[in-house]
Amino acid sequence: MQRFKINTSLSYLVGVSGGPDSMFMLNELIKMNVKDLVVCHVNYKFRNDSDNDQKIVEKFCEKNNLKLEKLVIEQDYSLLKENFESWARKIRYDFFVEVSKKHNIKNVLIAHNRNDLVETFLLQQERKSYVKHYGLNKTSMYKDLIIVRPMLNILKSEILVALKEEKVAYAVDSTNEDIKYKRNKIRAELSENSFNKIEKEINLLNSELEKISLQVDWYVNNNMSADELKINKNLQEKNLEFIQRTIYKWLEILKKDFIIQNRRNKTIFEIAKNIKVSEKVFWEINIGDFSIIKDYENLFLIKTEIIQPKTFVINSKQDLYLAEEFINWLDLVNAIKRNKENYPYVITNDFLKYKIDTYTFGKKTNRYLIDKKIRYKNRMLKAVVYSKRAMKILNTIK
Ligand SMILES: Nc1ncnc2c1ncn2[C@@H]1O[C@H](COP(=O)(O)OP(=O)(O)OP(=O)(O)O)[C@@H](O)[C@H]1O
Repeated sequence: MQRFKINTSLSYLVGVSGGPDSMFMLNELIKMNVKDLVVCHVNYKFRNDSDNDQKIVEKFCEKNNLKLEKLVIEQDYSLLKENFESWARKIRYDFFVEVSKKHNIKNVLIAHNRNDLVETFLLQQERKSYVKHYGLNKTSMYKDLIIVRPMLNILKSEILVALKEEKVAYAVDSTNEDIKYKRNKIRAELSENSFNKIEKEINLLNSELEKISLQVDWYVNNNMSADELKINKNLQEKNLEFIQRTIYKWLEILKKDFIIQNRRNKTIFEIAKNIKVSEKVFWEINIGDFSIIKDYENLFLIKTEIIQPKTFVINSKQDLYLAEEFINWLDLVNAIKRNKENYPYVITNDFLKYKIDTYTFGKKTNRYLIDKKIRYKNRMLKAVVYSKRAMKILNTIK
């Protein structure tokens, strides 16, 4: 009896921890005569009994003449700053990527089962986390790797029965019993009898999500130019959930979604709320090394260090090189020449300060910037030059 479906003529990496799910999967794959399998095992040495898990996998592979790739981690876990599970996942998937390159195999099989799917959904509900898909996806990508979960229709109870019947050895994860982990608490309180009902709810939510995603894609595709996202009334009238998804999609296209992935939802919520309610033409939210900036009707993303305010006092020609980093440096030098080189001058992009201190075409610079609707991106990336005595800006700010 074939318990799950896969294309048996393809080659696969198989993630095998030695636990019941992955040992069951491996055993089934052998019965199905899959063309080419490379077993991948990571020994985290996190638990005292982890060498035992490795031995179970080694033994099985030896007996069935399977290729095995192992990664043994030597790490002082007391120094680990992140949550172990998400750290371990990254190590594991990066290892799969490495093995995938070595063997030229694109697909990796992961042994998540039906219970995992339901539990994941309940966890998502509890954490109110931002999700792209409720429950678990049959396939997803990690870098260039295709992650396949062929066992999402199989109950844990079926797996345990089959392992016993077929006398397959597996490791028991001691931390699974520990209800201080949220997932284990959910697991302990969950009955497989409720799965049908929960799965109906998951399907309903996923189909709603698909509709929203289509609208979000449409919005982003039609309102993005040169890496910037236009914010229009249409978007501001949507609910916060829609706006958050729009930001996420935009960052995903820029390949910068990692900046919010490991953050609390607070950041993306704050951005969405600003978009919806703030009437300011300019605001800035810092996330790690980046800043998201609202600039009139546009949002742009930039490395914070690039827009740091910088001010140079230029006492003589020799000091001009100091300001070379500004993209309008030549303009600045020409403006000084036109002014007959009456040093000292100030070159700065610190617009919050110079707009108050200086004059442009006889107006307070602040007035000029507002009247001409000078973009904040230009204020931050380009500099102005003014004579220290006259406090008049000499170049044209565009
Ligand atoms: N140490 C390991 N070595 C190899 N594969 C593993 C290892 N741990 C887990 N896997 C693979 O990942 C599957 C899911 O494992 P588990 O439920 O522990 O991880 P998760 O963190 O919930 O899932 P995911 O890795 O998808 O985020 C396992 O069934 C197995 O296929």
